[in-house]
Amino acid sequence: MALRLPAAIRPLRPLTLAKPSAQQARWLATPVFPVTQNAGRGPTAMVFLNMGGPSTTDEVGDFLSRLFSDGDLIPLGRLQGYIGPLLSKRRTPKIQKQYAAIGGGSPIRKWSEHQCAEMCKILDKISPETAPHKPYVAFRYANPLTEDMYRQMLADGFGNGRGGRAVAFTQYPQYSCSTTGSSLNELWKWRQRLEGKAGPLDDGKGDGTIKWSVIDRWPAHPGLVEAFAQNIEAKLMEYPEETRDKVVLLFSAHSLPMTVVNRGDPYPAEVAATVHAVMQRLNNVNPWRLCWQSQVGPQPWLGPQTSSSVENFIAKGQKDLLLIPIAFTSDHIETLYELDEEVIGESGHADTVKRVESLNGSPVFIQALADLAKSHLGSGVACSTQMGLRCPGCKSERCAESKKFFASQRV
Ligand SMILES: C=CC1=C(C)c2cc3[nH]c(cc4nc(cc5[nH]c(cc1n2)c(C)c5CCC(=O)O)C(CCC(=O)O)=C4C)c(C)c3C=C
Ligand code: FES
Ligand SMILES: [Fe+2]
Repeated sequence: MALRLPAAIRPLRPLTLAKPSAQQARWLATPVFPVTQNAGRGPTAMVFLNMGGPSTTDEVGDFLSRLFSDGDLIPLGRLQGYIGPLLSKRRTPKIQKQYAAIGGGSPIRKWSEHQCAEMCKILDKISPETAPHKPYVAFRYANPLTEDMYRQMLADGFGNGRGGRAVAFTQYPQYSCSTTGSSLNELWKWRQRLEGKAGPLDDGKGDGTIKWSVIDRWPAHPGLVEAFAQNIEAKLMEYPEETRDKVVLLFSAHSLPMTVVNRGDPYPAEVAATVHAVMQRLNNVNPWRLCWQSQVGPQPWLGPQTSSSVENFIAKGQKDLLLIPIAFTSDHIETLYELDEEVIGESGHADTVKRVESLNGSPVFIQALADLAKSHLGSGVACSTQMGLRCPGCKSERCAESKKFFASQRV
């Protein structure tokens, strides 16, 4: 006797699909949204972190006011709210003149948006399993601010119980608690406010649903080193062949107050790591020194200063000097004004003291960003081991909490 199965578990007749019409076939062949195309783990938000800069001279006041209010950069304790605005107000006219002299504003927004968008296009090809990659820029002191970026991500469908993966990708190759550390503390703050248990967008299901991971430092990444080396080689070609190998390479990085260095900040060692890797790639042909620029205020800063190093070398008879900005990936007042206008302009030897181009739109650099991001996305790692360790002299609760959060993410 044939066994009669209940309707619910009776095997279904195999489905035979009708052949699609020509119009349906065209529609099926058209990529709608890459998420459905590759059935991978995307979309992935790629968030570039940086300090930002004022796009116009009118934005300088707000930029400096946010910068001087940042206790991770300029710790003024309980007086931060009073002294910060006073210092920024006093400094605004001077800095406005500098931005006016470099074309009326900082090019950092233009470069960051370009670099991030181009990197995402490459990532869609080389990392289809995490595609589509959506570019975001989050600045610490200028538009687009971290808060605006986070709200945009939520509006775009990340979080709000829907999850999604986001990578915070610092655009400072070398880690300092005053730069990348500050940006991560800010990101963590807005994550708590917007997505955390008490946040207005909390869905009651848990403590935020976006999975964050961090590319927190990349001082000796081969692609970064290659991009720097190619720009240096291009500039060296402008010197006559007989003197080219004797040009002194002066790597220049933004300085740090000695209080920050002595707290145990990783930045000086990481800048040195970049310089060594670049010199190795250049076969150590030219003599070189690392010096530090852009000191602000009366307290002691890490030296030697870039400007006095140039003066002293010239006084010793060394005129062929090549300045290499090594701790920032696009142009800013420190390159366009301080180095070009002040250091080189006032050296009296603008014909032989030159500056290497910033990385800006370098395709080698953008490819390096994509390679770095691809390795990170496939690594299953939330952040570097170094990120979990606080500076020996750190007393900041913000650092403790934000590091704990990022290091505990499971991706
Ligand atoms: C790797 C880069 C930078 C480090 C490290 C850094 C540390 C640091 N900076 C200040 C104070 C100021 N920095 C200012 C501007 C500024 N800083 C950097 C980079 C680093 N800073 C850049 C690229 C810029 C210019 C931005 C642009 O042009 O787009 C300013 C404002 C300008 C001024 O008033 O001179 C201040 C102030 C401290 C105290 C610090 C370490 C603790
Ligand atoms: S200051 Fe470096 S970890 Fe807090
Ligand atoms: Fe600075």
